[in-house]
Amino acid sequence: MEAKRELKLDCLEDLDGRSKAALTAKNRENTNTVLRPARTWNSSSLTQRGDNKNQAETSIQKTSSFCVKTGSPRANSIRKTKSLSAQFLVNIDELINNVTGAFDESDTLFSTTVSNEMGLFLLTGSSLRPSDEISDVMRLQNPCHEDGKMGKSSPIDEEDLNSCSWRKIHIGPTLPIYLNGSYCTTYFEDIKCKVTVKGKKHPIAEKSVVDGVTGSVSPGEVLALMGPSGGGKTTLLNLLSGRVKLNSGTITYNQQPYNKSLKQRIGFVLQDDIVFPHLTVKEALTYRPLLCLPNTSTQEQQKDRATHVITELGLERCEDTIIGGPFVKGISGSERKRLCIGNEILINPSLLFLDEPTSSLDSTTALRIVQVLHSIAEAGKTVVTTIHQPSSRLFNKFDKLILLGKGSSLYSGKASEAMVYFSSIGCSPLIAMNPAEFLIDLANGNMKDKSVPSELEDKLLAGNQKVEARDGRPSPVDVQVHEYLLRAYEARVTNMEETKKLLKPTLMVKVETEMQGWSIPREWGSTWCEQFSILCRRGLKERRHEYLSTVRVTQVISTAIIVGLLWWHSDASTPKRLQDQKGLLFFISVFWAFFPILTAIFTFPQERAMLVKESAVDMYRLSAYMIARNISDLPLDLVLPTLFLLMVYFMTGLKLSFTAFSLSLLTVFLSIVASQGLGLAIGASFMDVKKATTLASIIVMMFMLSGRFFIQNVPSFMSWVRSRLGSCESFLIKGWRFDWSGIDLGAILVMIIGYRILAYLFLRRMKLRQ
Ligand SMILES: Nc1ncnc2c1ncn2[C@@H]1O[C@H](COP(=O)(O)OP(=O)(O)OP(=O)(O)O)[C@@H](O)[C@H]1O
Repeated sequence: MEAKRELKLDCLEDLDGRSKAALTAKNRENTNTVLRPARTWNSSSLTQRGDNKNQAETSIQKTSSFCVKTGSPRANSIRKTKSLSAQFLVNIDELINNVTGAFDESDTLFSTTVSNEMGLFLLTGSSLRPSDEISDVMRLQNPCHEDGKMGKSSPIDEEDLNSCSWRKIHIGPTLPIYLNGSYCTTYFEDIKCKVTVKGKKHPIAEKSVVDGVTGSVSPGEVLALMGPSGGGKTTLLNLLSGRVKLNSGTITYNQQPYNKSLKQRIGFVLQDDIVFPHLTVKEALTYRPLLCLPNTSTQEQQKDRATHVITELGLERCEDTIIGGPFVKGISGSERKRLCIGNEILINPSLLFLDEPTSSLDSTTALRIVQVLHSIAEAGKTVVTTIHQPSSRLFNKFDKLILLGKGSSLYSGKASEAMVYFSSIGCSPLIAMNPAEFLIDLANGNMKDKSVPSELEDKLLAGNQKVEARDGRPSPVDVQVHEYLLRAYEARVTNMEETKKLLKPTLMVKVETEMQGWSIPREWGSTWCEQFSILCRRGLKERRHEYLSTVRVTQVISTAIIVGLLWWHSDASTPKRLQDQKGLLFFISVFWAFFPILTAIFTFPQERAMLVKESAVDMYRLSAYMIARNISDLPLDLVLPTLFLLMVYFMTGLKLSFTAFSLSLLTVFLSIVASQGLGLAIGASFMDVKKATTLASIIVMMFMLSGRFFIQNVPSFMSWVRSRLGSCESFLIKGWRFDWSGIDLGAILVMIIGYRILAYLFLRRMKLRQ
């Protein structure tokens, strides 16, 4: 049926030089609406002074127009001619929202091809799906691709994706989360984050890392945080995900502030994500759902889910390969990134945050990763990702964009409109350029090969400053450019009141219906016993390689051989020989005290990152982790000492009786477990390997010296320090009676449990939420 809609597009120009375009629609039913070029408007004309004399005088005529056609060609056009020096600003959001209101989305055709190279903006054809937002339809195909071609994004995208093995992600439904950022308007306050830095001149100075950022992202959307290095992307991501506390401003998730029940609905993929290097891909992906998913699903279902995600992410080929790390060769970088994303998908988060998921990947692989993110968003999740410098193909895949420069927002809105916005404030590329590169240049204050708004140019000329790129250091030009972009953005935002009014009710309606069941109290995915059992199994698998590594086994066996040979068939027949045997027993007890302390010290500092990450999403209780960590280590702790003692005991000719051997093994074993507890407590108290090692060496030395081997007559004021461990050796020597008292046993048991309780308390005190 032919359209009966009548759209009016009026252009109003106020005295500020701002234009407002208003569209009104009549007869919204059964309408075919086409927006296509009809009239020409000259938006900019400027003189560019550049180093290149051929470009010294560049006159850019930007021509853009659109008319709205409804059924029979009937259109009004927008016309705007303005010198850039007067900051021509098209309020894109207002325009789009008015258009959104005007169109019946069910059968609207909207044309959007934009050409920018010659300053020509054209809007031509792509069809609107019923559910498409007008903004999606208006997605401006990148005007200046890397290859310099104009128009719709390359079909290579599709080819690439078709050629790759993965399919669309099928993820279960979750509660949709609408994330509202804030800005200093009536709705929102500024998001601000300051850090304290120690400088030479000013001992403690405050540095603003994120300053007044606004934005919103909804389920189904992918929001990209872009900006130069140090621009504040990661900090903003951490703020949005609740991992870092705000200094001021508000962030609401479905109109509610961050709360504990949100933790389990948020997935976070770090830039260098932490994974257990000795687990295989399949093992890593199996433990996560077992720990996190609710008890309502069976273990089989959870395992199936892991298998499913492996298939979806194209990880089948490496599912039995160990992940690897700096010293262990494992899966590739891309596989690792996909594994980390899969790890988060498995718990079916409503909100997924990713810190530079495409860094150090080639453009095709990066595109695949972004396609995966799109699939996740299409499944109703909200995806927020930082991205450093995406290719133009990648850039076109994002729904929303926040461009950060020195922590401030220079653009926030639909990614497809970023180029139009910057063009509207007088900043356009003068040569074919990847839009992401262009935006990063702007955020860095680099105006080379870009048109300079006359207002900015005047300022630069007044300050006798040339527009040229500086390497790294902020120059006066960078500062001026940053200031200009900041003010232009603020001016844009203050003009967005209408847009916000349009957006707010939509969110409110959705939120009201979805919020039922939102504030469910925190629930653990699995019971304490299940957590304990899963963590035990995971710990055993992860650490068996470390405990039974060739280096360790070689170290223990060679020490045993050396000791065995030195004390070969020793006896206690004379006082001198007895002294030798005492020396042997002293060495065994010191060796098996030092060794476990020094290895246990590394445990928590090394696992801290993983512990923080997993605690941040309440994956398990700390008590379950702590007990599992100790219990799963026990069998591994027994292997090497048993081997050592078997060799040394018989080589050195100690008392040949089963009881004596068993008791000596028990003594060594208890001493190892107690020493480990001490190491764990020291490690947990400092969380710093250097400091912990220093303290450990002092404590071990104290125990060693007080062990009655080196000194028998300790001054009375130091007698408290004397360890009773030194008395434990007598049962091992032929002819000596077993003199272990209950106090000795009690003391060692107190140490075993006490040190561990201390370690647990230190861990609890540690800030697991960054
Ligand atoms: N805790 C902190 N203490 C001191 N400075 C900090 C702290 N956190 C962030 N910064 C500083 O804030 C700025 C922004 O850091 P952030 O990591 O957010 O940047 P980024 O955009 O993610 O950078 P990159 O792309 O290089 O990862 C940097 O200059 C950084 O040095």
